[in-house]
Amino acid sequence: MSDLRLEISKDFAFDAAHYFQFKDGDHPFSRMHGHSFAGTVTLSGEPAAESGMVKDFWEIDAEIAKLRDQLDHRLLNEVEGLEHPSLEALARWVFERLDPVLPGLIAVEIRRPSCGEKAVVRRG
Ligand SMILES: Nc1nc2c(c(=O)[nH]1)N=C([C@H](O)[C@H](O)COP(=O)(O)OP(=O)(O)OP(=O)(O)O)CN2
Ligand SMILES: [Zn+2]
Repeated sequence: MSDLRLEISKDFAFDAAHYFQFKDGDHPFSRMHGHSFAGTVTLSGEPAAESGMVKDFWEIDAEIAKLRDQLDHRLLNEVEGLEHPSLEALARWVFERLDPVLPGLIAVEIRRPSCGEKAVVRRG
């Protein structure tokens, strides 16, 4: 049993606008536009004896909700730390903010389901 690792994941979603300044002139990416984003937060650990849970999903959801509030229906370029709001930057931004408050955090994935694109930040 000792070589088995237990992981739990919680999904979330938000809608937001962004633009990229690195593209020239009238490039579609340089114009403000919106996406529906999805994310997954993954923790690893041993279930506590008294609850059988690695971490109560409600507690994970409460931490995600605080960040979601800073992203949902926002212009991401205006969010501190997201001046270049790629999927890569979003995944790192979420990981860095959840890491201090969610012990056992091992990965944050941010996806754009409409086009099958994603970025993952993983510990290690
Ligand atoms: N490595 C990355 N490449 C690109 C990113 C990124 O975050 N990381 N982002 C973009 C832009 O956001 C671009 O707007 C994505 O466009 P596209 O893939 O064409 O997706 P849609 O506009 O079709 O998405 P919908 O949400 O379906 O409208 C480009 N590259
Ligand atoms: Zn975009």
